[in-house]
Amino acid sequence: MAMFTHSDFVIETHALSKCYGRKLALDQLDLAIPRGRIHAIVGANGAGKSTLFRILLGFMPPTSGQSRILGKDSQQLSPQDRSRIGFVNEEHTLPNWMRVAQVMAMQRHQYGRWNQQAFDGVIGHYNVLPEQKIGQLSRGERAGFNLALALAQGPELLVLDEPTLGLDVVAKRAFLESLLQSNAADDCTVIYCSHQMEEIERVADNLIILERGQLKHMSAPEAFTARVSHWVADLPFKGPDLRLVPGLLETQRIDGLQHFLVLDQDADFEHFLRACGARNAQSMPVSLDRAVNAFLAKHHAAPATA
Ligand SMILES: Nc1ncnc2c1ncn2[C@@H]1O[C@H](COP(=O)(O)OP(=O)(O)OP(=O)(O)O)[C@@H](O)[C@H]1O
Repeated sequence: MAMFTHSDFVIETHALSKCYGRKLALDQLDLAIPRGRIHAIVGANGAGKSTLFRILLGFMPPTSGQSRILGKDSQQLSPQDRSRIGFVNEEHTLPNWMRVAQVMAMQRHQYGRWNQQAFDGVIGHYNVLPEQKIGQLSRGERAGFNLALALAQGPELLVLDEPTLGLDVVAKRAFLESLLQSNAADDCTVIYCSHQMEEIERVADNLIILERGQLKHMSAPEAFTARVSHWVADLPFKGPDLRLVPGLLETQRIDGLQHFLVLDQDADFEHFLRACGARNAQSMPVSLDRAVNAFLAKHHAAPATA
């Protein structure tokens, strides 16, 4: 992997906006994703993830702002630039009437860096026969076939739009395993969007949170989890006015104890709870799933400002 004189960022956007009529899907987005490793993009439904991918890959122009992928303007990608990028989306769009062997032969012919071993390694996890038509494959088999094609391309960058949607547990595991192997072996940067936090926890090195077309957070997943803490308090009385609870994401009363999920609070939060009348208070770790979902839900519920 020498020879690269271009930017160390595989993705760069500057003030990138996209409006669909009155709908603002990307809002002045500034995002820079460094080369290497596995990056997960998360966000509520409609946060702009697929829109971002469509613009990055040059399928659609932005309303304003710029986006670059592998150092090239997204709107001016040459066939050679495209051959350096693998893309797998949930729609798994391939011609239904073609046979597996025919699609594979076509791709092998098209990509100079075709890696048959990578293809065989992934497709071996699925019960796909060369003579089967694409239209006959199950959803999971199609996802596996698409990933096999994308990895065999030997891409520098692999972009995955919810690729494991609808896969069974075994197929999902096989899919993630293939991803990890290719990322480790070929130094391929992977950008992955998903709603499945347990997957992200397993494979992602970097967590990117999008909300209403804006970047809200980017760090290692553990660093995000560390921003959220779960406090349990024994509050015999009514407890604090919720509007006054610092960093509140979520609260619940369970079995007479009040639970708080809070953002960016340190040990002073215990003092706050005690000042509110808590007899006992204890903080506990949270999972990534819990932390991200509470963060997204909090803002999800907020009324739209646009
Ligand atoms: N072709 C379109 N025409 C009009 N509005 C659109 C179009 N495509 C997307 N949108 C709107 O733009 C916003 C962003 O959509 P996008 O598909 O990028 O979100 P997403 O983060 O991928 O969501 P999900 O997690 O549900 O797949 C949504 O509010 C959606 O309704």
